[in-house]
Amino acid sequence: MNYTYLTVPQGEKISMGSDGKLRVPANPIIPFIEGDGTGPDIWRAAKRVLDAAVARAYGGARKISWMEVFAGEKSFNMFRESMGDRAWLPDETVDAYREFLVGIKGPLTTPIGGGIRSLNVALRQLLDLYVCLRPVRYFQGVPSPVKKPQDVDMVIFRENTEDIYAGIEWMQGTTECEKLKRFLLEEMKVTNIRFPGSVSLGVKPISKEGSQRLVRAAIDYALEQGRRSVTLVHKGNIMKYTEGAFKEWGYQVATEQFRDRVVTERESWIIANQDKNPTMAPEENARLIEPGYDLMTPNQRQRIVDEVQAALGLMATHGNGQWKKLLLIKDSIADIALQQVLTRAKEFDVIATMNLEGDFLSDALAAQVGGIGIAPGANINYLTGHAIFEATHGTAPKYANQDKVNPGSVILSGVMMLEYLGWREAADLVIAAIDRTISQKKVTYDFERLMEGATLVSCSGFADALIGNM
Ligand SMILES: NC(=O)C1=CN([C@@H]2O[C@H](COP(=O)(O)OP(=O)(O)OC[C@H]3O[C@@H](n4cnc5c(N)ncnc54)[C@H](OP(=O)(O)O)[C@@H]3O)[C@@H](O)[C@H]2O)C=CC1
Ligand SMILES: O=C(O)CCC(=O)C(=O)O
Ligand SMILES: [Mg+2]
Repeated sequence: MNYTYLTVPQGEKISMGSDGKLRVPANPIIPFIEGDGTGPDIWRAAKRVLDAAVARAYGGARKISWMEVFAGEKSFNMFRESMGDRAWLPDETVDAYREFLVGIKGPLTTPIGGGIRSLNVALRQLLDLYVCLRPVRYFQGVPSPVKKPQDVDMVIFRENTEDIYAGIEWMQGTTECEKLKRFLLEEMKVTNIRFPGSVSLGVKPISKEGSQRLVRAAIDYALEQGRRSVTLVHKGNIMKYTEGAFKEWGYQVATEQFRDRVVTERESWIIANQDKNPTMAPEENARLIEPGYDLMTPNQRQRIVDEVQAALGLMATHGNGQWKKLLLIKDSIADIALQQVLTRAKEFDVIATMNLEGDFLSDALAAQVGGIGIAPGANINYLTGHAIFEATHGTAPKYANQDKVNPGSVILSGVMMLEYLGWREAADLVIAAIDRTISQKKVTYDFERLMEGATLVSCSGFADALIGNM
């Protein structure tokens, strides 16, 4: 592809093989966006660390060819005259991520209320990067507000293209909002819009395809990585046909596509009861798994008995304790999940959830292991191979250009990228250097303010320390 505004460096393209595996040359071209606010500081630091790790690991036999692409404030300032509002996210930037398959980015500002819609979300949607993958693990020595941060070892699979996060909404008083409101009130006979005279409206799209490809990716990952469980987090008691459907569709994927390798939590109870007492009648088993069983109508009771009988059909493959070795699929309502990831961290492993809840969970869980300064992430389409790696946090604008903030999140996002490329040796070097540097208590302001006897280093100073420790 010919670019007008971008310069393609020497190097080769990463591609997707017909076997569904990435083909990674020794000098891949990797597009990057510097980012707004603190983006330039953390990106500069991260690039140095990643380059040093690759050089150290492969002695020059492999090298990343970085290609700068533009979005956000820098891009708008550079291209507004020729592109107008398109300068916020030029087409060529999206084209480059599409062509070169794997990229990385710094954070981009999204104004609140009016103004442009999120460029971060736009990139995910335009490239259909349907998984937002955010692993949350503890590094020994990092200050944390909880007693046992080492119990947190979770991986969030957040649906990345749907939900109210997609931004389908209309401002109160606009023609569009009035039109939708009239449709809801007059044609759909909606009666529970509390203040129809002054309401703004938004739409929450949650589809079967979107939910199932996300849950499938989470289960694939959990099986590959030998994880113990996948928890579907939802608010399906209240939003029955969106979040409730997400849960149902998730269980459907698990039980229809991974039958021999998974057990649902309720199946595990039924099978464990039967393992304990092989002559137990289905009604008795139903009574044990459903506390309100005796108060139910006959039809409701029959449904539970049917569920028990279906699970008993798995005894040959799952009975006799075999289920304990399988991947456990369970679900949790979002409000209690937010409490229990804190109070019972060990019970959570892989988490699959929708866009908004995944957003909230990512920042909350990051806090448990020391904060947003070391919270990495990736946006991935596992089918096409397209991926853009980025930190969980935003632009932290009050610290812009102070060489101050923790570059850990974008460095660890880079580590995820190296792992995605199969450059494990370089990834491991960075992780080992982070472990060593934190154990030496050389840390940026966010950790230093909570640590006894720490040495405060700048953003670039932390990168120097990591490189020195490789
Ligand atoms: N993917 C993306 O590009 C994202 C973009 N954003 C956008 O970023 C902008 C700012 O968002 P905001 O809500 O303030 O959230 P931010 O994540 O940018 O910052 C909130 C606070 O988190 C801490 N923090 C953030 N980054 C770091 C870091 N690298 N090292 C140490 N501490 C850090 C700081 O805490 P303290 O004050 O305690 O030092 C900071 O004030 C918004 O426009 C938002 O839309 C937000 C999230 C993701
Ligand atoms: O796009 C934004 O500005 C915010 C995105 C965000 O918070 C996230 O994806 O975690
Ligand atoms: Mg967020």
